Amino acid sequence: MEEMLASTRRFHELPREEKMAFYSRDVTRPVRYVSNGRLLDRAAPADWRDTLAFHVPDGGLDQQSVPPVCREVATEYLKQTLKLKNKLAELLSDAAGLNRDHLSTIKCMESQTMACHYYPPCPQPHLTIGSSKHTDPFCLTILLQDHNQGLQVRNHDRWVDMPKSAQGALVVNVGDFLQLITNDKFKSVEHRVVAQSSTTRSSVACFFGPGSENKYRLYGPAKELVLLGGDHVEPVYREVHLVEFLDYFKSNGSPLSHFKLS
Ligand SMILES: O=C(O)CCC(=O)C(=O)O
Ligand SMILES: [Fe+2]
Repeated sequence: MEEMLASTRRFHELPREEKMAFYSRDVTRPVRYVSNGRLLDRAAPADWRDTLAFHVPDGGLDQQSVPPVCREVATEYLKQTLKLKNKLAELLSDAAGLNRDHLSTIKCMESQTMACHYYPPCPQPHLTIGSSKHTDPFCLTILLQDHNQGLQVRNHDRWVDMPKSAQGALVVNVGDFLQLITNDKFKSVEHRVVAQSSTTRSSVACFFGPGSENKYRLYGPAKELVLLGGDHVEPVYREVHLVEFLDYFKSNGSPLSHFKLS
């Protein structure tokens, strides 16, 4: 984990020309470097951060497309987080009152995207934000942070600082799509990263959602949760596929209220 953070830093601290070989705003590219990635998506403040993003295709990443400074570590880290995700899928299925294999059977966490973020010191942190407020749209996020603070979560109408991560600790976030599948049993949480004047912060977020072969598959609240034991619980959301869900997210932020059944 320390090595993953160190190689994230190593990439972002390369000379500009070397990083620019990976620069692209084309979200279909498996490996791309971008500055202020959400700038064109919606009317939000510019994010004071750079990101190296990996979208692992079905057949796995082509090693040659990964920057040499982080090739070995990133490949291993992707493998380990995939294993952890499989374990978490079992635990979360169980905790939601579903069969242990439910979330893996419905294939809602098969795709893996990794964002290696770098937040440089900001001369006027009160005028901007490291990462603007959002909920993660997929099912699950596994987040690794260095020892610099900045991440905040929304608790009612207050922003609360996440305590510094203990060494070796990961933060696991429920995303909007999992909230929909669990019919609000699990809640996605709004979060943001504040800009800092003197520290450089690195973090690595791995996101899991339905894979490309299931991007048009309809997902809705798990039937087992809305008809549990004969006690009828109303489904909160209508069925939706990932493409429609993400389209809404890109222009408007969290899609949950939009897909609510009235
Ligand atoms: O940098 C962080 O700690 C959070 C990043 C984040 O929220 C995201 O990539 O969705
Ligand atoms: Fe996030």
